[in-house]
Amino acid sequence: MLESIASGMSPPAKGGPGSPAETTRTSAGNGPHLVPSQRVLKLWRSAQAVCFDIDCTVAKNDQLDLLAEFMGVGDQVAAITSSAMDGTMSLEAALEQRLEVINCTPSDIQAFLKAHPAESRLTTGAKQLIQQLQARGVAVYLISGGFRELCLPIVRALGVPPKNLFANRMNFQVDEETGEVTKLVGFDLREPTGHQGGKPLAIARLRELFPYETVVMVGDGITDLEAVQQTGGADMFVGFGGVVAREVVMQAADWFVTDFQVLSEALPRHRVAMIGSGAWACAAVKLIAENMAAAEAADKFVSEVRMYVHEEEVGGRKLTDLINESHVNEKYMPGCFLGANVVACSDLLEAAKDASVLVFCAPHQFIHRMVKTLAGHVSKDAIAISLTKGMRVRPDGPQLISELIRKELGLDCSVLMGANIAADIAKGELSEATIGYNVLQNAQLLKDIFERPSFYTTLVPDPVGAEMCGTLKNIVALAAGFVEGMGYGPNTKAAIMRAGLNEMRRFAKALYPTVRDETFFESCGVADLIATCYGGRNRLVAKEFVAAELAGAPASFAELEVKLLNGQKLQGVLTSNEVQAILFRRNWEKEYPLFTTVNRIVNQQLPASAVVGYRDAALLPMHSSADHQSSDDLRSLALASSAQMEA
Ligand SMILES: NC(=O)C1=CN([C@@H]2O[C@H](COP(=O)(O)OP(=O)(O)OC[C@H]3O[C@@H](n4cnc5c(N)ncnc54)[C@H](O)[C@@H]3O)[C@@H](O)[C@H]2O)C=CC1
Ligand SMILES: O=C(CO)COP(=O)(O)O
Repeated sequence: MLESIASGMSPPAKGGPGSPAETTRTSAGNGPHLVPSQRVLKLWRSAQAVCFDIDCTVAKNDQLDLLAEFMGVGDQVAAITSSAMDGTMSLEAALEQRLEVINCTPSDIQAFLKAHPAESRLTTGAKQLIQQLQARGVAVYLISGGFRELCLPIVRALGVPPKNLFANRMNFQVDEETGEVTKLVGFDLREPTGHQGGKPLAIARLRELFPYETVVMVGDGITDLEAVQQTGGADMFVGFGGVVAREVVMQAADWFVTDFQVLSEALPRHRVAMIGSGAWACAAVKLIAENMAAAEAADKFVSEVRMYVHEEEVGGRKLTDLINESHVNEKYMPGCFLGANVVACSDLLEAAKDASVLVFCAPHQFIHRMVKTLAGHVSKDAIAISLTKGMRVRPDGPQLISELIRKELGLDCSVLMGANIAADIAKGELSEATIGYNVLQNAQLLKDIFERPSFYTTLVPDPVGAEMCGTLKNIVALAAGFVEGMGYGPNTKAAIMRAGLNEMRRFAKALYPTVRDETFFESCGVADLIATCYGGRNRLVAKEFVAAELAGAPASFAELEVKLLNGQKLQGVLTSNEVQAILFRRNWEKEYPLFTTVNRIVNQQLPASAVVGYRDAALLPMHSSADHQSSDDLRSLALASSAQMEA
């Protein structure tokens, strides 16, 4: 037997959790409201649950009338139905009388269902609208004064789980001698839908189970209208007149439509903006653009993806013009087709205009200025996700980039971190990422935006842990580069990576005790550490740093970044200085010997060879000679690196 959500539940306590406002709201009146007000449109767009009537709403007939016709008693039953829908006869009485006239057996019902397949009974546009709502995470229910026996095939054809159906059940009499079902003897009065006020009661039961803030009822009849007229019911009523337009319903509905397409078109579509245009921003926008351009995304997403590009000249031309002509960013990701639907904008506000999803993917030192520019110009309903690996150090302590975005823009900000070497993703090689989220519904939307056949995403409810992994692994990548530059083999590199992972985990948990150990086993943790220590830019530049030192022509990281990376930015050196400022202030330097040693090498206080002796190197007293900075100098250096971000 199918289990209904309706079964086994008691009526909701008034004003209990999840129940709507105490006051009974009457529906709009003074209709017909063929054009929705702003309030109604907002409710429709923010609905967390939508309940549809079946007969003459998602189905183009009254199912019992159709069965009556099939049984040869159509006219008699239609007259009773009409009285019920116009409110001139009680629902219970109308149901009783109709069943009495129809007087069918289960085998008559089987024959009826065969003669009238569910698909043939659906109203045009109902299935598409329901699919659209479900794709957005809106819960869809069917609440019918009709019978499960007739409605279930319709429910299945619409793609709604049978447990989301509220409807009546027929009672059949069984011959006690033969065990045969003989005749129909009424219906199960325990179902809420068998009574006047049954629809608001069904909705109240749902609200008791799930904390829906906004519930919308869509239907053609008086019993549907009741859904907004009783305490505990729906917040809004959409009258549907595509099959039968009833005067009372038309006048009282908050919004009256005769075509489901009107409701479909009124659902907002998400617009995604990419804030950044470097190597990873290009590879990531390609993934996004492919998803946005897919035919099946059209109901939910705007195809165009605007990308903020920090303007510069390339070969005497503006980079934005070049990208908009060829859809390739030849400077930061040569040869990679971003997508015909990607539009490069040099104006940050233009790029973010009307966006409901903001993807931040710029080097971390530039994010502060970007969010300051965006503040007050993004919708409060938008959500953000950060792909940026890095952190800030404020006078009052550390601040993650996602925290910065959340604080300045007031948006929920998830993170996407993982073993994601941009150039390999641009080539379509398989890669994985972790989406660290605060709000599951937002993360599910983000998964739809990023997930591709060659790009797997996993949702993890530890955004801070994921972001700390992505940030801190860049320090370990520098150490891996030093090891490679010194000519050591895999054992040494593995030893350094293990020590690095250990310090990453301890440091992340010391700063943010909610960080989970298991996050370090996701793509954002150990996998990213491996990828970056073998194939990343931090590793590469650190290796060249050692080569220059060994060749007797030392070069700073800043010089090597310019020489080797063609405008791309390293995050590891800034991050090392930022983390060191925290270690210094908290007197933790000796507890994180690898981080501390890397920082001393980066700042040319120790030779790169010290990386393999990191346990002792971190214990060495700091010199204050011209060559080696004092602890105070080191602290100023870290703070200066943070100050760069303010510039
Ligand atoms: N490249 C990669 O493989 C990966 C990078 N990441 C992270 O993604 C973030 C962004 O990195 P990429 O996209 O690779 O960038 P990138 O390092 O390739 O490029 C630098 C970007 O910064 C822009 N830029 C330069 N000066 C600027 C300014 N004053 N204001 C604003 N933008 C400016 C440049 O136009 C360019 O778009 C970083 O935090 C990085 O750690 C994460 C995973 C992989
Ligand atoms: O984060 C990265 C891969 O996941 C890339 O690291 P690099 O910035 O060192 O190239």
